[in-house]
Amino acid sequence: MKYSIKAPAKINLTLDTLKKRSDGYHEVEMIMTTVDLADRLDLADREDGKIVIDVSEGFVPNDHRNLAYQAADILRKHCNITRGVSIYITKRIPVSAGLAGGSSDAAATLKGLNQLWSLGLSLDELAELGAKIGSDIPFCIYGGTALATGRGEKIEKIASPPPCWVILAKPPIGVSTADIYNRLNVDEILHPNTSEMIRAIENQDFQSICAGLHNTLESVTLDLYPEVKKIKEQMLKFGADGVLMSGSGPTVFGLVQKESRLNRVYNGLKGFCSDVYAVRLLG
Ligand SMILES: C[C@@](CO)(OP(=O)(O)O)[C@H](O)COP(=O)(O)OP(=O)(O)OC[C@H]1O[C@@H](n2ccc(N)nc2=O)[C@H](O)[C@@H]1O
Ligand SMILES: Nc1ncnc2c1ncn2[C@@H]1O[C@H](COP(=O)(O)OP(=O)(O)O)[C@@H](O)[C@H]1O
Repeated sequence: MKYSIKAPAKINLTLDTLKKRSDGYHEVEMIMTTVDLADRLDLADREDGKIVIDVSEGFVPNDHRNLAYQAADILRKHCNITRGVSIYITKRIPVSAGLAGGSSDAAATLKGLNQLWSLGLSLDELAELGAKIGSDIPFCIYGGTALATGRGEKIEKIASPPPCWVILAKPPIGVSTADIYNRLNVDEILHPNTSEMIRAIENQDFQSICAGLHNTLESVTLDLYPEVKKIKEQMLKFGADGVLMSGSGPTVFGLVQKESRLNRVYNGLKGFCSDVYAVRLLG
């Protein structure tokens, strides 16, 4: 038996850090939404009981370090499954980019195997399992647009933003999420207004959504990597309506409402950044 499933990327419209917790994680409040840049996972049953991962990008680990492996492993243990699975991952989402590519692969593995093996688990149960592997996985289980709290694993669905284009630009550097959180001084940050952003989304008020974009990790990554700041400046110069770094970075996204402006922003960025994508919000 085989099953194929897409694993979409996310962006953070807001990312607030409230405090550092005693368990080493940070208490956060984030508004996240999915975009139509996706990896593809092809799952196939194996009789030999092994979990075998193969990835289109050779530098992504294909052993127990792969989040899709960990997802298959935890699901098998939870449901006492002895069958194995082959998982082929076609990567399209840039890696270590702040777009939750690995987390989305793990979420797609949990959802896909739930179907392939007819396990009948609810999304809430899959999200609870996913949270044991990584903070972003529960959001990736539900997709859409949501407010994420706790360390990011508590998910509350909210309205979808109005349709718009999203330009993603990633400089050729990878960022470690743990490193960026470690460098953050929580006493010195400017906070986004999360409830105002939720209101702007509910009112489908595109201008206020753009004005409210804010990420407390952005200044940390921008200080370390000035090229990220340059991409932000260029995106605004070429006419994006609102611009922000996603997650811990280094990918910068620009929201563009008018299709007529899309090409200008896309081509402008392509001039000095090789990894540029023009996608739609899925939220
Ligand atoms: C920053 C965000 C924003 O969406 O995304 P990315 O930049 O990774 O895409 C997330 O909070 C990332 O979530 P995720 O990538 O699942 O992180 P985890 O594996 O749970 O944690 C990796 C490390 O980041 C730090 N961490 C993570 C989440 C959190 N709320 N506080 C933290 O301090 C911890 O040091 C942890 O050991
Ligand atoms: N399926 C996967 N796809 C991409 N990266 C993965 C995967 N599984 C594990 N990783 C590892 O997870 C780390 C973060 O990857 P990724 O999820 O792309 O970044 P981010 O959390 O910034 O969105 C990388 O070091 C990568 O080697």
